[in-house]
Amino acid sequence: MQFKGAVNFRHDQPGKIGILITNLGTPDAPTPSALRRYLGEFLADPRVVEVPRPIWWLILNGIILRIRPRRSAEAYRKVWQEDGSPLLIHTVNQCEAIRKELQARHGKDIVVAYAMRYGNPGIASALDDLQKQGVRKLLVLPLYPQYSASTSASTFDAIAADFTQRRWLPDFRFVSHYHDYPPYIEAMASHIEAHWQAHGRNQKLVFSYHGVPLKYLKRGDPYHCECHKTSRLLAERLGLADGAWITTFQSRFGREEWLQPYTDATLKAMPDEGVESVDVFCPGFSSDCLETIEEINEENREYFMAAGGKAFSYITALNSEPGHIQALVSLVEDNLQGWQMPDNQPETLALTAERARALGSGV
Ligand SMILES: C=CC1=C(C)c2cc3[nH]c(cc4nc(cc5[nH]c(cc1n2)c(C)c5CCC(=O)O)C(CCC(=O)O)=C4C)c(C)c3C=C
Ligand SMILES: [Fe+2]
Ligand SMILES: [Fe+2]
Repeated sequence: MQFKGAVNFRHDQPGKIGILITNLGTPDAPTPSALRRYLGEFLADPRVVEVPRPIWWLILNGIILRIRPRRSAEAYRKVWQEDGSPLLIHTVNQCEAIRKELQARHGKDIVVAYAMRYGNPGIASALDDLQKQGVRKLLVLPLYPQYSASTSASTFDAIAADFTQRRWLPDFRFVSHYHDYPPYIEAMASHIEAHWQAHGRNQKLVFSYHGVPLKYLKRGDPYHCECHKTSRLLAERLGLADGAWITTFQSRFGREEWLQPYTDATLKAMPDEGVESVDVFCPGFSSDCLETIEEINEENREYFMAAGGKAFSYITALNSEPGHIQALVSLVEDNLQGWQMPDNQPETLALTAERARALGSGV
């Protein structure tokens, strides 16, 4: 076994700090074949679907990958932009804005890159690139505010799997969640208030989060609790009365029970219960993507209006807005505590001559 290594590394260069921002990933194109590749990788992850492997392999390859890619490609076509998938575009923009701010504060030797857990650009190629740039201290920030084994732990697995192939591991830190981080709560609250200023305010505010199977909560996943805590902190910060807001879960997949209440069923029932106008915000999505643009702002809007609703206002994700970027930069800085910034680092020992001697050659 040959481990991956930087063969011609230099001992006398101070290591850089690398920040790797990750998100879920998205297909390369809104086509059935690209969806088959993307869903094939995503849904084969045992962190995402906790069904015994041989049974799941048969269901995934025999049924799901024959039907779902075509249906999902249609949905992706509705949200696809000239430069590609919204999730990827927002992640690139967030990465650039975070890099700009961090380099302005700490100098050019802080390296910021992005990667997707599934699809492209992948985690292995981003880590190769960071290693080539001399990163010796690595902070990974998955853009999942609430921890779930299906997202945060899956990202950790991918990093750890890559590390098993590498010779020289960096110092390593991992942000597993930030669901109650005050600057993140503040950024969302200010964003919602700005939306109300511009578009007016409706009767009820729905906080809709991506769901997970109920059995994950029963097996000890803290995701459900973290979503509720984010909502409570937001409601407190916004001064909302009980009954003026609700937490719901969207994006159900398959037949088993997922976290309740479901966003679609809740919105369908609201007009009969006297709620005729809603604002909907998705605090778990750091970027707008298929699940917010198509599922919430199109599909669920239609359900609500068809059930007798009079007004449905979707509040966009934080995307690259300055308050979000400032919150993420603070989160990164808090997690870098104790690591010397590259511009403050003493030179490492100049071992070049000794290394040359050990190799039995000139420098
Ligand atoms: C099969 C089970 C799924 C689990 C569990 C799950 C958890 C989960 N997902 C997100 C965030 C996103 N999911 C997105 C798309 C998406 N999710 C699933 C399935 C599960 N997700 C599927 C099959 C898909 C693909 C679309 C489809 O075919 O319906 C996205 C959007 C990606 C994009 O390209 O825009 C995001 C983001 C979280 C946060 C989460 C658990 C907490
Ligand atoms: Fe999902
Ligand atoms: Fe969906």
